[in-house]
Amino acid sequence: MNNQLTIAIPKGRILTESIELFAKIGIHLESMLEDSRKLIFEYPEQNLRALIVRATDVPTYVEYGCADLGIVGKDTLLEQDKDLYEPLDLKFGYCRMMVAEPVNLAKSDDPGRWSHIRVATKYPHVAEKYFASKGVQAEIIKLYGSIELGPLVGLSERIVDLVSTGETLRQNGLVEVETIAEITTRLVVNRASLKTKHQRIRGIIDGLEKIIS
Ligand SMILES: Nc1ncnc2c1ncn2[C@@H]1O[C@H](COP(=O)(O)OP(=O)(O)OP(=O)(O)O)[C@@H](O)[C@H]1O
Ligand SMILES: O=P(O)(O)OC[C@H]1O[C@H](OP(=O)(O)OP(=O)(O)O)[C@H](O)[C@@H]1O
Repeated sequence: MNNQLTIAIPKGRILTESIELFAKIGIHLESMLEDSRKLIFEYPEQNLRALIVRATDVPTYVEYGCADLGIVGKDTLLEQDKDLYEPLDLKFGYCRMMVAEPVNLAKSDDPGRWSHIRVATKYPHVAEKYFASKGVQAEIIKLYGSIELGPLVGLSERIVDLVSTGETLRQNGLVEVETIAEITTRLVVNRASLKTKHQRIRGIIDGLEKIIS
């Protein structure tokens, strides 16, 4: 039984695709999609269990070894910079991390001339690093959601946020001005588990790699 695997799966928008992907390599976690308040799903016949966690908490469970494997967005990995093995780009959950600002400001704005700016974001570390690399002094204001509201109420001139369809920006009179990173979902692995459960984890990585390539 000590070869049992624990997988951390994020609730939210990448839940269903994660479960569909695992099903393709014979790991069946479909009962996680049933309406339930359960947080641990046991699959003794598959010698594994799955935890349902907040997307932003996946790296923590994997880093501490509470989960051997996790599924998580690259945005979260960039922000948290945890010591995890990241063997695979799962090629779904595609979006972009962008700097955006109001249409009117963009008309006369030149990102090459930014010196002191104020930015609202859910990704303060990524934003800080990005602006520092451009030599721009940025005051970063951390928000937890509805980031697009920031410039509309004068909290900040600009935001750093994820853009997928662009609909949220459009409906709020904002436009993209710079791309920070292309984002997809990743498989992450606890470094100790990679050694102690090597064969099983390698089998999963290889299986997933074949499916997505
Ligand atoms: N349009 C999008 N907006 C946000 N995330 C997206 C989008 N498209 C794909 N993603 C990916 O989905 C992941 C999970 O997003 P989701 O909205 O479910 O959780 P979250 O609200 O960011 O996390 P938490 O609830 O832990 O704060 C993101 O980290 C990102 O990698
Ligand atoms: O380009 P779009 O397809 O419109 O998607 C982008 C929006 O989706 C995310 O927000 P989410 O729905 O996760 O809500 P949040 O504001 O609570 O983060 C993201 O933060 C943007 O606001």
